[in-house]
Amino acid sequence: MQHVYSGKVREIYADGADLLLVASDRVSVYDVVLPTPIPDKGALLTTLSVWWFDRLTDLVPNHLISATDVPAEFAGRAIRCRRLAMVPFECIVRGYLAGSGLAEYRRTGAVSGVELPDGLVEGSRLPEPIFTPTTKVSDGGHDEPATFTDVIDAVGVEVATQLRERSLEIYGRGVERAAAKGIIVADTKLEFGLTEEGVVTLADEVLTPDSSRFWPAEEWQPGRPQHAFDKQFVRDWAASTGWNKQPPAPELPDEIVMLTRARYIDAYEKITDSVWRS
Ligand SMILES: N#Cc1c(N)ncnc1-c1cnn(CCN2CCOCC2)c1
Repeated sequence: MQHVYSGKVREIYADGADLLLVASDRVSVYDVVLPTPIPDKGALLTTLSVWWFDRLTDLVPNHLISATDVPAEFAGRAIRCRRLAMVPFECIVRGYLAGSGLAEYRRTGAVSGVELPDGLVEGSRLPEPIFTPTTKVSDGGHDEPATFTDVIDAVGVEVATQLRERSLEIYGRGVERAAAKGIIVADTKLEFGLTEEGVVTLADEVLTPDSSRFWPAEEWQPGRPQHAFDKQFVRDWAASTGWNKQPPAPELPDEIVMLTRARYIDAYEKITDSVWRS
């Protein structure tokens, strides 16, 4: 098994012809990984992602091979997946204005080349969901907005069109399911790859609180930063300590850890209509 990729909260290993996507119990806020793990977070988000993969196959094939055929040390929080030729864009769909999309809108009145109406504020719901891809710049650090034309130039119009259409459809499924449970999916980040046969295939993770902004619907109030369904306890506690949002982050008290774990379980149980195995 060879280590291939490290993210803030996930690792990718090569295992023969396959890959292993391993989710940790780490949590990050303001792009800083906290020193205190959230027990079961990796397993909860992996299980939620697999739940979505299984329910999106009518829209798009995916890279999942197995959620059980993984090394014992990663049991429950890893998937074995098919190695793809990854599309060099993060396929982001936004239904609401937040984060980098809000910043870009304030600068330009558009997001990834998609013009938006005047007068939108933080947390505004958009007239309709928009496809706003980003690309990792060479320094591997931050993401740059990419227009649909940039995607066409990179992968051709047929694949670019499929990326946009599948991304919008997948986001729509997530929005519909979550709304019935009182959760707003404000945006989501999807990744796709191509098989040797050139088939556009859903990769990475899908519609998790790490790849998406989950907001409690009853607390939605445009004009201010929205409460995160999963990380708000961490954010509020961190703010109460006077932490400057720069590394190293402070250790979390047990109470905040357990409240946050309960939020991940709540999101999982609401979306999947099931009870989390403890
Ligand atoms: N999934 C998957 C996958 C696959 N099925 N086949 C080949 N490679 C990958 C792969 C390699 N790295 N990543 C994560 C890269 N992303 C970069 C942007 O940030 C988030 C992570 C995915």
